[in-house]
Amino acid sequence: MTTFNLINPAQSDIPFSAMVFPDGQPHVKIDAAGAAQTGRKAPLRILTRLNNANDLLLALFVKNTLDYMEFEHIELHVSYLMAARMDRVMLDGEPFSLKVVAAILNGGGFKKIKIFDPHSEVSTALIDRSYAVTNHAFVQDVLDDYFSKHGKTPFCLVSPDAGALKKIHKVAQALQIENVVECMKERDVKTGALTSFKTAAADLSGQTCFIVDDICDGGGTFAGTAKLLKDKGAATVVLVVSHGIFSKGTVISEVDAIYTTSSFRLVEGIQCMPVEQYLQ
Ligand SMILES: O=P(O)(O)OC[C@H]1O[C@H](OP(=O)(O)OP(=O)(O)O)[C@H](O)[C@@H]1O
Repeated sequence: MTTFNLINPAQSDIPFSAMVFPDGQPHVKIDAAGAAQTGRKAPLRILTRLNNANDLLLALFVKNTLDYMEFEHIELHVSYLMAARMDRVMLDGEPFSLKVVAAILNGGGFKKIKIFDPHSEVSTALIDRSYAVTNHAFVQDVLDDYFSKHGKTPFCLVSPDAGALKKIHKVAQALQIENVVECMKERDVKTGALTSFKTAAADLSGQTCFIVDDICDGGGTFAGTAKLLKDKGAATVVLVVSHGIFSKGTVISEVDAIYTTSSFRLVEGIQCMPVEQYLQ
């Protein structure tokens, strides 16, 4: 499939330049001669991060330009979806942000929208013709990489909270892993404070625990979960998150190693897999 690559413009099959006007408006210029090499009926995908409002607008401006050029089958492949966590009204006086973003994307008229490991099923419920791309291949790559470097040890997959619980058994089944540990946490949506870390797991002595979740922001979820696992005897805790924001850095208490992808940004100092390989 032809890729219009907004994540890595140098690797784009159709050359373009993107810029921001002095008033803050994003803009794109597609190389017409380069675009002429691509058949108008062949499927084409716009590959992008949607980290903020300008990313969203730029993707829609590219779609509009390609519509004028009469490309017929245009998909949107999203490595990171802004507002995916705001999948409900958390508190009176706050927006249902994901619903707004979904309405904007629905106006784009894409043939299909693929989203890499969205926070919840609300994303694909609200966005027309959208599909979630699972984290299964990413988690498999992490396990392969970790065990090739450290040797095979007894291990388990860990879900840190209710949101992750829905996905952990699917990835375990897909990768034929039997050992799954379920943990819980509570977040006060008024303050963001995290409390009540708990698990029913009894003894994790000697285990390498892979905490699998969609996103790491401040890291509090994972520091709390890692402490719980270590208190139960875990030998090593590895964090595996599809989307690495790391707003408080990549040093997380009691977490021994971190894997992520470049879905939100390239993260230095930890294992950061190129997201393109998971969004084909
Ligand atoms: O790195 P942190 O700052 O701790 O944030 C990361 C956590 O936040 C999200 O869940 P959230 O707490 O929003 O809960 P939810 O699954 O109930 O939406 C996400 O799925 C992680 O579990």
